[in-house]
Amino acid sequence: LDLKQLTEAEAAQRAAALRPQLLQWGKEYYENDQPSVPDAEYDQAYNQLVQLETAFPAIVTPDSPTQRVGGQVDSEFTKVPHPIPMLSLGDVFSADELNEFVVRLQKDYPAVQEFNCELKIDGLSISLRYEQGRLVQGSTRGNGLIGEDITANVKTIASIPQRLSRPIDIEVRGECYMGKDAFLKLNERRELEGKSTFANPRNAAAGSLRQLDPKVTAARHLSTFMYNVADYDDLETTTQSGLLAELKELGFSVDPDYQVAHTLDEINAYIEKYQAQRDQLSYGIDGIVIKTNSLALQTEIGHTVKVPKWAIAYKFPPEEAHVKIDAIEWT
Ligand SMILES: NC(=O)c1cnc(OC2CCCC2)nc1N
Repeated sequence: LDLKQLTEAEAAQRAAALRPQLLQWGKEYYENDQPSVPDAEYDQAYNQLVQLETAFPAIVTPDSPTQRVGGQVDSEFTKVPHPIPMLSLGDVFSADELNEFVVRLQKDYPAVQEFNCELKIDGLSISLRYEQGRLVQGSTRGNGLIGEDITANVKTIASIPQRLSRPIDIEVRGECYMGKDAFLKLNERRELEGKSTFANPRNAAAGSLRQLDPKVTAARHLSTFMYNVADYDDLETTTQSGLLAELKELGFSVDPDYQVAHTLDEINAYIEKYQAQRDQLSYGIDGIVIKTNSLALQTEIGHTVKVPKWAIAYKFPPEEAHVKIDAIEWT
């Protein structure tokens, strides 16, 4: 988008075309968790609109999506602040990019010698707060700083312990997801009821979790895998792999497929193993997460506003593409 070539009238025209599109996509995403376009496409269009309105302030309209502070978040849910932000993950899409990330990290921090490899569960992030070992609050990630209160809903999820094995104060974070079977059965039922079906398990999980009626959530067979804590001081362990073992001891559902790796070869072997097993897993994964195993080093390395600098997500090619390619080969 070359702003310098545009007149104000042309900019206004482009902005006027982008706004309804973004409002429609935003509605799909925020109100019924069924975005019809990937986040990247939404973000690109949104950023284009921001650029146009920044370059030509006179074209801004009050109803423009850029004028909603903090994005259109559900009005029905109570807001929950995350004093310790819920970070997302930086992505890489090739072995070379992954190699660059690991080599760069070890160049900047030679002490990084051990990694924890985890499956990247394709669900949505939640945070669970416990006081003296009892579940007091559940919330969504939201924008990382402010989420939605879904306490009543998380209480209906079987894999989430109402009471921990130790009476501690702790805030645990992880992924809420819908298994492939539960997803297929839900869509079959919705078809029979003449309702719209969910495009994928992640949308189904998000739509089921952000229900105002907990009874609806209860009927959706949601699952969880927990993988992080807001404050490491709550635990004895000094490593990410140890953290997962401790979360399991506390009573949480933890994905057992994690593995410590010491070299890029071991990381790549883990990736190949689970890229091959992906279709056999009972839940959707969209990649692999590689983390610095030492919690002390994670703290030292730190994070940007949005993502940790001590972890990376290696993303698989989208499953749909995978299926289509097979179909083409067979036709
Ligand atoms: N989808 C996943 O399975 C997943 C997501 N996130 C993380 O780690 C967070 C913890 C701090 C920043 C990233 N781990 C995972 N396994």
